[in-house]
Amino acid sequence: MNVAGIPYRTIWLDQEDAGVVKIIDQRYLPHRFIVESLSTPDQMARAITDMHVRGAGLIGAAAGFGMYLASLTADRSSLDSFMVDMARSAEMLIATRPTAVNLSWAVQRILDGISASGASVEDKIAICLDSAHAIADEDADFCRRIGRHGAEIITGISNSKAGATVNILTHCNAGWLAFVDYGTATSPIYTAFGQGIDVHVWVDETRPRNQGASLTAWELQQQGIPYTVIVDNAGGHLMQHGMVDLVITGSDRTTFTGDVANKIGTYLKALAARDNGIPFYVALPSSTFDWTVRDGVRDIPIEQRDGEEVRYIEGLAEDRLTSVLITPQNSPVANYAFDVTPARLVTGLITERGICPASEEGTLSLFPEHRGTVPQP
Ligand SMILES: CSC[C@@H](O)[C@@H](O)C(=O)COP(=O)(O)O
Repeated sequence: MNVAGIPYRTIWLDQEDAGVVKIIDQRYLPHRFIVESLSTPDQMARAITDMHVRGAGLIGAAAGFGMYLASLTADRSSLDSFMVDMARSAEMLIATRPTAVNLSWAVQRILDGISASGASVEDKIAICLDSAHAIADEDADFCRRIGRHGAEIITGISNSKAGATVNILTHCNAGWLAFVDYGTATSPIYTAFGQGIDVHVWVDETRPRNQGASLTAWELQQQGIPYTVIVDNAGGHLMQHGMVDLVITGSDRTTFTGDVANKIGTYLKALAARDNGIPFYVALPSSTFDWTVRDGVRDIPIEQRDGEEVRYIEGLAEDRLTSVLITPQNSPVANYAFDVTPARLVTGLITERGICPASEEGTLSLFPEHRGTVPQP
């Protein structure tokens, strides 16, 4: 997407130095636009853990490039020692964040690639780079397709309102900053807006890290899309008063049965949407499906992050990025980063292949290659 008229992806290989991966350091947005250079797998792991890069699709792509950086620094004395180092880096990268399945999916894809082929260390390094690029390109392409499919839902609502503004509520940031390009929840909005549909977005601020207030709001502002930031608890009130036509969120892991893990608070929005008869869609690329988990509430691991994210709130004060304590000193806090919305509350899943019901039959009808391998009840 464009930033001040210049096209950017969220991650890319430095054109002058093939040993350097560039990222937009999202900790500084919306106040500063800072590009960071990474040249080791440890730096990439730190960038994922500390959320310089975040969002399910982007941390998958980042893990892919992290594996490429690992291949450059791995022991080259023999194929065996190279693979031992690669397995160690894979483990380190996968451990950075547990809920988004895209991360382990990307790492495993690269490990499988270099296990299956590459006669020399140089061949295997080339496979790592090609795979990292393929994961990133595929992510951007799938998000673009999600936009096309999801825009049909927005167009349908616009038609039913005789062209009046379609009000869409979203939670956290499932925009292009959470992916390589376009995003998932925002991609249909970008497409519909580009087609001339009158849209307005309610942006949940999304405590504790406020990815809605800082990142989604910034993205929408850059693209000129009308939006309003709301506190996390406002959505139910807006829904009761007919001010929300549609909810679209992203996902960090979706079971093949349609349960959706996403940023903490998503479940409450889905409950409010159901109570008010408002469609609740989840947009995700196929890399976000977990084809091994049947019961998301029981079996999806939920990341718990540092309590300082709850105790403090970050922002700009007198042109300086500042962190402010909002609880009593050392207050006990809990920081669950994600929750799971059961399939029964999800109207549909918007994927790169189209829209399906959030159910085992729905996902398997769009992705029939997984029939026969998913666990039985
Ligand atoms: C990538 S879209 C789905 C999610 O990743 C997004 O909504 C979200 O929860 C991001 O979480 P984050 O903790 O910022 O990585």
